[in-house]
Amino acid sequence: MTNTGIVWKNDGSRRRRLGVMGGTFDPIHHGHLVAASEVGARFGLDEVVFVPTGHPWQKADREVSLAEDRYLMTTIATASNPRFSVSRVDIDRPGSTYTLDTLHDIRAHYGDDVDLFFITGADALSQILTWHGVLELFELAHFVGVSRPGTPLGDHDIAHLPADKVTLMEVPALAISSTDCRNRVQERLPIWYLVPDGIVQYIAKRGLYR
Ligand SMILES: Nc1ncnc2c1ncn2[C@@H]1O[C@H](COP(=O)(O)OP(=O)(O)OP(=O)(O)O)[C@@H](O)[C@H]1O
Ligand SMILES: O=C(O)c1ccc[n+]([C@@H]2O[C@H](COP(=O)([O-])O)[C@@H](O)[C@H]2O)c1
Repeated sequence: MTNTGIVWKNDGSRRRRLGVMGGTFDPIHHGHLVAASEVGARFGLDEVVFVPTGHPWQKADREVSLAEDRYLMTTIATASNPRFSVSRVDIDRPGSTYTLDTLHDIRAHYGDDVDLFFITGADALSQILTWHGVLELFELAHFVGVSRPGTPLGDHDIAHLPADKVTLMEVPALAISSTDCRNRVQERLPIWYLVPDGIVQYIAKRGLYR
């Protein structure tokens, strides 16, 4: 498989291409959705599966909303896109969430007949060497690091990663973070248009981030 190349099967059909967008999604915002959409278009992905984390061990020092709330928000935000879906693999697996397990579980669910593309922001990609079982990760998926305002990412930043397993991609810059959305709710500031409308309403209904 080349970076973006289509892989053809012996019967003339092409292998399915599946994006995997992992995140804490507390809450999901338009930065996540644009990243998934852009990578989907560039790599010709058949589907992007959003995978909310169960227990994000690198965020253990902060309070994270209930997994069911984050799962439901992710479902609401992605519902209108026929190529987006949501997986419970990370929230249903006990213990710390490792992408190694995510990719094994997704592979087990979708079968060997798909190529996996793990989508991450520049900030997350720059930390990937600290991830559990990082060397095996590159055998399981191609990693696509999207640009993110505030975290410049260039070729020299990924020089230590296997070149044929990582692609950097510029996406329209949306200076939105979940942290900022939570802070805005806390301060009674609007989050309209930073997150999908249904997420504004879900946060209000459940009284999140107050
Ligand atoms: N505005 C954005 N543009 C591009 N990528 C993003 C953006 N926001 C988040 N991402 C990427 O989406 C993935 C999931 O992000 P996550 O759920 O941690 O959101 P976050 O906004 O970074 O959250 P927090 O502010 O709580 O740390 C990560 O790989 C992250 O880098
Ligand atoms: O596998 C790991 O050790 C690991 C460490 C940190 C983050 N990740 C994954 O990176 C994705 C984005 O994480 P986060 O914490 O920025 O929401 C999410 O799918 C996490 O499970 C994975």
